[in-house]
Amino acid sequence: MKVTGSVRVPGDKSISHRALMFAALGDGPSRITRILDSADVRSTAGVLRALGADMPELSADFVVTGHGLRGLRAPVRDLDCGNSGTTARLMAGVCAAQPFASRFVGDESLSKRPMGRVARPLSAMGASFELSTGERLPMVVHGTELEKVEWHNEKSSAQVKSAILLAGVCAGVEVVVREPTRSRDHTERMLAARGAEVWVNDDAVLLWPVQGLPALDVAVPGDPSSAAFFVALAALATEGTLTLPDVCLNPTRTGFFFALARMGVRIDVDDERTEGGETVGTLAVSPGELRSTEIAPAEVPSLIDELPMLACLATRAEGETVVRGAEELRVKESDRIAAVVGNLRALGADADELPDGFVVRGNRASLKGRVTTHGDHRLAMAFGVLGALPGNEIEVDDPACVDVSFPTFWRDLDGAVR
Ligand SMILES: O=C(O)C1=C[C@@H](OP(=O)(O)O)[C@@H](O)[C@H](O)C1
Ligand SMILES: C=C(OP(=O)(O)O)C(=O)O
Repeated sequence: MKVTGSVRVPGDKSISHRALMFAALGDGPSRITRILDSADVRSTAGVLRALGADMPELSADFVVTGHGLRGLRAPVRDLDCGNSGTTARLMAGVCAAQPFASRFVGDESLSKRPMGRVARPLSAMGASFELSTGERLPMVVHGTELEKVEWHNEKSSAQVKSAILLAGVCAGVEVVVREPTRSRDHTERMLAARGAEVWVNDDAVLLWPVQGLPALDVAVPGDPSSAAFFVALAALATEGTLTLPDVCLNPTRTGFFFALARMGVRIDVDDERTEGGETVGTLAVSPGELRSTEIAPAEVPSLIDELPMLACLATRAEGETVVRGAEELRVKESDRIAAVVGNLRALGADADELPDGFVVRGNRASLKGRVTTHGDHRLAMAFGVLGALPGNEIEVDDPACVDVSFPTFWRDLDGAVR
């Protein structure tokens, strides 16, 4: 298989959600360019709209006029977060600081995901929560005047950290969040860019009280988690080079690229620069002889969403690839440990579940069969890449679920393979 050309991956999903939230909470007009127009980001736009924000339809270049930290209104309908954990958890932080109650709902997958992780710290700040059985959605957040908090997160989670930071911002109180390993830090960077005083070190973030957020234009960089699928495609090829321009290379997001370099893939970075507080660059990826690797627990936050792709790639690597410390995968859009390993085994690969990860033994056997995605976009794309390899015959049961994060995925995949 030969890869060729250039794939411009869509805007970063984490930054897109946050760009909408910060614009809606800002003072005046913020211009947003290259936002990811996908189902998850549309969920955040819809929730903000239901809270009275001035939120136009998403497009490649548009303006959101914010009405400040006190500008939201009591919602007249449920806040529908669709499939998006980031929407539900970050907006819970915003709503915890509002003088009204909000009811959060989501699709079948999101309704199985744990919300106690945000309810606990936000309750410690003074908000109260009604959660459904098993700390799930539907969830009612009773907002109030919040108090400052110092919260120790047992597991690293950018969604929990960001919920607490957003609650602190909206309430104008100090917050400290500690976590074992630093999770993605886009919220901290976007706050600092708006003049907030945020102090960070390896395992803690301190936000001093803010009085308001100035409006700020955002140009959303390419999503490294979407780029990962094409980096993997190039890694699996036998010849060619694939170029991926303007990818966000924030160090809290680049774990997959480091893991692939260890596995023998050549990844060159060109035109590296800082844009809007984020490192951005062009990746040029060429195939290599793949060898296995081990992912240590401390690496997991930097490649959490890329682990389904890594598991698929490991079927073609010499040796045993082992991932530990990734039990969080069990509470994503699907149980990604059970779903990835179950599908790999059904296709004929050699893989086993671990309680907190998986083992894949590469043997380069041809993989054939139908993949059950459980509606999980990352599974559809990971197996889509594996299915592009000559000799493999893989059918994905729900190809349309990629709309959550990467609507043009299948077209881009077709265009990159010769
Ligand atoms: O904050 C974010 O934008 C995200 C954080 C991660 O989740 P956790 O915070 O649950 O680890 C990640 O898996 C998700 O896709 C997006
Ligand atoms: C886990 C993901 O997103 P979220 O938690 O926002 O649903 C993801 O995109 O892989």
